[in-house]
Amino acid sequence: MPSPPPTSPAAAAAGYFEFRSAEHVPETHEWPGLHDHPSVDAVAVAGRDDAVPVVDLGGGDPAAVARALARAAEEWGAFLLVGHGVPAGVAARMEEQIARLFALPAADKDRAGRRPGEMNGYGRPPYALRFSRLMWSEGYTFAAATIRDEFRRVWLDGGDDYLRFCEVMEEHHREMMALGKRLVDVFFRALGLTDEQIAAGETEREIRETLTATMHLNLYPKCPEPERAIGLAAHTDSGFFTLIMQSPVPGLQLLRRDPERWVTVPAPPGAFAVVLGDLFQLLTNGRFRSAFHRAVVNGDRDRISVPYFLGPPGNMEVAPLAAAVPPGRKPAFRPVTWPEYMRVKGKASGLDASALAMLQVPEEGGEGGVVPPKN
Ligand SMILES: C=C1C[C@]23C[C@@]1(O)CC[C@H]2[C@@]12CCC[C@@](C)(C(=O)O1)[C@H]2[C@@H]3C(=O)O
Ligand SMILES: O=C(O)CCC(=O)C(=O)O
Ligand SMILES: [Fe+2]
Repeated sequence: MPSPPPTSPAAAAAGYFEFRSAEHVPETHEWPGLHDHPSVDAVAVAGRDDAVPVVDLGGGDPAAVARALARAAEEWGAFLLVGHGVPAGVAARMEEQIARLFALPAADKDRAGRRPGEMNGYGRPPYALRFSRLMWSEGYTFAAATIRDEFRRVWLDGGDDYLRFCEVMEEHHREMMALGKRLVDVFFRALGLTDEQIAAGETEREIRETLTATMHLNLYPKCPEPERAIGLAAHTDSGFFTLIMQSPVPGLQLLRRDPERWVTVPAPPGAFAVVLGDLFQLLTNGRFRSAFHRAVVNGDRDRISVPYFLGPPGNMEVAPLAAAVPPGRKPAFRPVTWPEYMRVKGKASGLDASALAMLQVPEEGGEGGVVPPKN
């Protein structure tokens, strides 16, 4: 079946076409193997707990919150975050502005098309280049620190539409950065650090205070044949952790094992999904794990998601925290910067090997064994 024609040169380079007029999923966007593992709802049934953990930051006993977080981070590498105090209006304003951005004429989005080797811009996320098939989504990536410069590429006149868009993105950035910093301390507590150790620890302070943020806007248009297409193919995020704002339309799925199945994360209004990344697994010496996840599409409704990727600055060497390494043992991973990790991950995907496993330091007289099997 022929694909509908791309709407512009950058759209063609990005692999996009006019989703709105598609009556079928064309071959270019059809993914084999999507149903190799069943998709299940997030519920606990006899003998199997598929209920995605919920962490409530609001007002409970801090030790109990830290315990809930530790369990979620160890067993799932992901959870739903509630009681975070971010006003509901932020998500509503984000949805409105993102829908407006993606509804702009292709020529406006074209100007911001991501060029090869660049991180920022409109287009396919970096890992998409590994696949021969295209995903059922439009995306826009930008460093949260450069919102005003970035979006002058789209709105050349810098007028009211541009200003309103930037204000809303900046509001989200402020809220997410403050929440991310709070959450970092709860993660430290979940690792067993006391409040005094968290306050006095130089590495802990550096991690919290130098956090960098990248935002990625995803639009998953409703799809005429949702079971044949994928919104975002399965992957792990590479940074520390990702705060995901999502429309009240489920789509995010987490891979669970024994038996392998995709658990659909609920999307209650106001909750953020949190997904741990590879560098957090390394930082916690393998105790907290990154989550293999994907986004499926919906037959009736568009879905928007905004992952807010938190990680170290590019020049920071990330190494296992002393608090996470058992007494008398050596760290399980060698130190690595985020850009270096991305290069290792790029090579590892070519070799069909796990990037984290390539950074593992073999235990004296043992084999390590903190990296789960490659997905
Ligand atoms: C900070 C980043 C995380 C990310 C790579 C990026 O530089 C910007 C886009 C992010 C994203 C979004 C879609 C999935 C993903 C794997 C990708 O290719 O681009 C993630 C990257 C990541 O977490 O490694
Ligand atoms: O859409 C989602 O819920 C997940 C998005 C995601 O995983 C990503 O952009 O890295
Ligand atoms: Fe992701």
